[in-house]
Amino acid sequence: MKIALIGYGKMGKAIEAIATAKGHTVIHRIDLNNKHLLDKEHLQQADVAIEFTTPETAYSNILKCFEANVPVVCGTTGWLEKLPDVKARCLEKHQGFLYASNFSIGVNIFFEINKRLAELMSTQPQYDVKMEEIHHTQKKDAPSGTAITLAEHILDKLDRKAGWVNQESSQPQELSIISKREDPAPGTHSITYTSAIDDITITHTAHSREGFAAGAVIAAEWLNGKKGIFTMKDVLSL
Ligand SMILES: NC(=O)c1ccc[n+]([C@@H]2O[C@H](COP(=O)([O-])OP(=O)(O)OC[C@H]3O[C@@H](n4cnc5c(N)ncnc54)[C@H](O)[C@@H]3O)[C@@H](O)[C@H]2O)c1
Ligand SMILES: O=C(O)C1=N[C@H](C(=O)O)CCC1
Repeated sequence: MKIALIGYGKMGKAIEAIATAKGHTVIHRIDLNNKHLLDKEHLQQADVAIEFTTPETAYSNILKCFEANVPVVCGTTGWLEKLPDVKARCLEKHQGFLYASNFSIGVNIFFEINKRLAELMSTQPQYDVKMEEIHHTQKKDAPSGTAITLAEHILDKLDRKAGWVNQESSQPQELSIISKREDPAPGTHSITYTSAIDDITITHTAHSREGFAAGAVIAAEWLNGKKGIFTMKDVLSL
């Protein structure tokens, strides 16, 4: 498979190592120093584009892939207010698009555990819930995209929570997400339910970026040749 990497930072490099080891060819490594490669002529040479850049640039990069008729896997976080627009354009232009706030297989299993726990807690109002996420200090967005996904899953199930806030909160209807930034943390997410009697905490801890990168390559292999809008639930049949 021929891959165009859009964004050649920490994730772009980790993805290249895994894709190459699996026998794929990275034909473009597009970053700030060679942005002229982000055009139809170059992108259309790839079977799939994998986009890991910044909250400010993901949206226009994805649209460029649609123009070039190349399916795109996107892992950039912090731009999701534009996701409905991207989905509409994807369908309108008959393109392939797969977004995940977290490509790690372990985190995608953790998402399902979080949903089930929230479902069980929906009838146990004596438990309050809060979340903590820890990432490296270079991370631009807070809370993490993964924390937002986890929070949305909890809000879907728990009627007693009306929304999330990115701070400690004493308002019972607010789901508090605490963001910590310390090196070298690749990504830790914990959800804690607390009652007067006990606590239940579930935690996912990434030991490196390998899980994110491996998941992104699996997603690209899966998306190759497909049209439509997909998530890791489709890839992993969860
Ligand atoms: N979904 C996941 O599983 C997952 C995992 C890790 C990181 N992320 C997200 O991926 C994104 C990138 O993370 P990272 O750790 O690689 O960051 P990084 O800062 O190491 O790399 C980003 C790269 O994008 C480049 N870039 C900026 N604007 C660009 C543009 N217009 N075109 C091409 N390249 C451009 C930068 O020069 C930089 O090299 C972040 O949003 C992060 O939150 C997602
Ligand atoms: O390193 C990052 O940045 C990460 N971003 C994603 C997020 O915001 O959830 C996934 C974890 C690592």
